[in-house]
Amino acid sequence: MVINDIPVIAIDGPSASGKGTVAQRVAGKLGFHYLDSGALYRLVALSAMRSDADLADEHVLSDIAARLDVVFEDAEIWLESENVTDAIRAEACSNAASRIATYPRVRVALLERQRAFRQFPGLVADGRDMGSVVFPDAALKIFLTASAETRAQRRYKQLMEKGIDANISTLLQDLRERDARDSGRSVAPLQQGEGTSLLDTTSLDIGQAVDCILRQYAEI
Ligand SMILES: Nc1ncnc2c1ncn2[C@@H]1O[C@H](COP(=O)(O)OP(=O)(O)OP(=O)(O)O)[C@@H](O)[C@H]1O
Ligand SMILES: Nc1ccn([C@H]2C[C@H](O)[C@@H](COP(=O)(O)O)O2)c(=O)n1
Repeated sequence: MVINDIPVIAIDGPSASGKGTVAQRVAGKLGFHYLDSGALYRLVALSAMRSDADLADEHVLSDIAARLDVVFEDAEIWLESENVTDAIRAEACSNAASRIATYPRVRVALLERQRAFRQFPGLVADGRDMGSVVFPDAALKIFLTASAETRAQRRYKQLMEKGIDANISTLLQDLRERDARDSGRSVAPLQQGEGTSLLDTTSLDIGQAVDCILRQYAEI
């Protein structure tokens, strides 16, 4: 089979919109592979912070991105043989990842690594530019979103369940800042591109969102 014949479902959307949760479930239902592209930007951020790299130095950061020694194994992520599944979700890492993601050289350095996830029988990929840049020929492109208030509530609940203290208004402010940075950057900004279906989950539960995507995929 030629690589471009392997189907891709691209799910893009803002922070805490539920992309990861929904994409993983859709992949599970279809028996497809799953790519969490945001994790790659987070890994570059973690690696850079750990080596005290200058987060404003695009060349150093793209070098880190190109050399990332990472293994994705089921739901676990390993960086240089260390399990960093939780470490990359820390708020400092989220913010650094969003800043680092504005650099074109970093994005180019991660491009082929993301495309390598396209394997038989198919791939569900989530991020900000899955449908626009990484897999422009995706079979189905979804823009998954929810109101900022709903996303902040969901993130709050998610953190509380993990025993991490949080504050709703701070979370809401952080989400808005990240939204503005991810949507306002000049390279591969988060946007609902042409041929992309909008899925607003503000009043949908996870199961309803998953079913909606599976239905759309079945109708192609
Ligand atoms: N439709 C929904 N209804 C209720 N809760 C949801 C829904 N979708 C996702 N959630 C919950 O919202 C939280 C955030 O979801 P998730 O981590 O998948 O978002 P994300 O878009 O991948 O975030 P990020 O971009 O920050 O990685 C999770 O706790 C998830 O279970
Ligand atoms: N395809 C992608 C995926 C992620 N990013 C950036 C923007 C986010 O703020 C950051 C972390 O992503 P998340 O784990 O929240 O999905 O990485 C991007 O620019 N492009």
